[in-house]
Amino acid sequence: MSGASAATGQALPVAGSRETAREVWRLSRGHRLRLATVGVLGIVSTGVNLIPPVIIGFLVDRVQAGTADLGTVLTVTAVMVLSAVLGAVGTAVTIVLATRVYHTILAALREQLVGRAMTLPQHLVERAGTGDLISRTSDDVTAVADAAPAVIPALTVSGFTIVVSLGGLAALEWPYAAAFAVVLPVYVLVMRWYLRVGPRVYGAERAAMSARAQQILESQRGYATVLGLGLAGQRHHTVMAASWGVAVHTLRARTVMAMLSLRLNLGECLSLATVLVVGFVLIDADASTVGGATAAMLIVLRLLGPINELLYVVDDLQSALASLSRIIGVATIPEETDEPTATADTGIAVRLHEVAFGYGDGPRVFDNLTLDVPTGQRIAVVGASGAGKTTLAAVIAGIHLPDAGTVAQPGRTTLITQETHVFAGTLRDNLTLGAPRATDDDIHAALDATGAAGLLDLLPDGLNTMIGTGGHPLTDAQAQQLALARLLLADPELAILDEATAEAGSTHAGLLDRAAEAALRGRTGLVIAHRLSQAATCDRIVVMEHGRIIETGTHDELVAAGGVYGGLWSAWEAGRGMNNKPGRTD
Ligand SMILES: Nc1ncnc2c1ncn2[C@@H]1O[C@H](COP(=O)(O)OP(=O)(O)OP(=O)(O)O)[C@@H](O)[C@H]1O
Repeated sequence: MSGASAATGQALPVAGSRETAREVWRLSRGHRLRLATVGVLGIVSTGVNLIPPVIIGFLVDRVQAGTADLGTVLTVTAVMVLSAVLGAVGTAVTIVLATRVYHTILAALREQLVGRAMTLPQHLVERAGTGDLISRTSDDVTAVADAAPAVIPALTVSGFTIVVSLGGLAALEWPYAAAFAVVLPVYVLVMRWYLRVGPRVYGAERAAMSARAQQILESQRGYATVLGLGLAGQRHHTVMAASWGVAVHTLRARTVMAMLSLRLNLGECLSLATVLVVGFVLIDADASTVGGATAAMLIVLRLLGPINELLYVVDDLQSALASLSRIIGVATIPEETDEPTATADTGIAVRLHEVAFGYGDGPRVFDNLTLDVPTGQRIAVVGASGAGKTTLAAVIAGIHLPDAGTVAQPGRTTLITQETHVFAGTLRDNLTLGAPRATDDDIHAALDATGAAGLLDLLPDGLNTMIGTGGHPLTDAQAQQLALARLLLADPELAILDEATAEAGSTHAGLLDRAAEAALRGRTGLVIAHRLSQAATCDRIVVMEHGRIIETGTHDELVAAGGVYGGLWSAWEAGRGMNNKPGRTD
């Protein structure tokens, strides 16, 4: 059994930078040799790219000394061409290898995210809003994937170019490296400013996107209600406000980008001016040659591009990192333990103790609710619309966490509501969702038990027929039968049916009642009963009114007591012209 206690935070978690780095490092296992190759190749190819500036410096000195001839020029040209070709090939291979590792790790992360998203405790998703989860599995994954073309060359080629060029410059013409080092703090300041401002701006942009996704989703889901209540204008306004929020935050992000560009131009200007002045002083003092100054200037010029590129992609990098930490935040949510909190030896399967629950900041649906469901018993919950029956079912199923009190229920619990989702896939896939090891014999037995075996004759490919979106259409009653057969295969300890057979219409009511009966047999059951005939077959009936349990007992006891249930039953019998209590079939 799993326990649930009072709710705490709201949004789905976001991983911190350490946790993100740790997870990426863990996922890189198996690719580390490739990563090492990327490192070695990157250093070698950027090292080769240092040859042209150095050899041009050499040529300048030879020309100035009057010792350059055609052979010198041809040799210099040949070396330049060769180094350019080698550098280009090395760079290309580095980028390809790094891209492959990047996408392989991202694919593993995406798989982990989707796997975790499918098994997240529902109360977490409900509290954060489905839009947040959808935005992470779509927008954020796309943002990390889309960053690859900019981030990979910057992190590999530009990063290596900066390190190798600065090292080369220090080794060949150290005074110029020292002069350039004087300007480096400007770049460090720019980077620090950007790292301080960037994550905040990009994080806000992503959060605004999540909020917009949530609003759009809610408008789509509640389409019928929106139309029915004439709320189209209001929903339009809400979605527009959320979209405007995205526009404002995107504009802020782009403004920060423009400010970055301005600061980088300033850094570039300072670098070139400093090296030029130092070159002039050194040559004037015979401490350097014109060739040396030329080589140094060319190396510094080659450095500026990668430095700018790296700082420019700090933008993409920040954005990708913001998304990555949101993905890892969900992918690494620890599994909840299914530790029993109401022990089997007490004979109690479900125990609610002084439970209080209200939606958001709204009024409490119930307060101080206490209920025990003995193991193996079938309890019906009845009451007027709005009494709190569905909310009670959701709290017991763990979809909503109580605001106060404790809920204990078996870890293996299945809730079936009127809204049955048929997944796009084969009939077999749909049936074995909760029981992946079920054999075809098990499936046939479950279909037989729920009276759905005839469905196989109607489907062109039997269990292999594609159903769900784009597949063979199913009626509501058939979808409900499948849900009950799925429950039977999953074989949970506790089955909660929330008016699971209510929508079928009178022609299918009996059929679905029998299917529900089969699905509940041999396990603890909680039935939110729409038809009193279904409640009457249960071991005990709980009558709810305004979030309180006002009566509880067997059907006969409650009818004999002549209370609320007795009145409801008389009205039901009169309406149906029935005089016999329906019997259980087990
Ligand atoms: N998602 C929600 N957000 C806010 N309030 C809600 C939500 N769902 C239900 N409520 C409110 O909680 C109270 C109990 O509703 P609930 O659906 O649990 O009652 P019910 O007995 O199952 O009613 P019905 O038989 O009509 O389904 C009602 O006042 C309802 O308006």
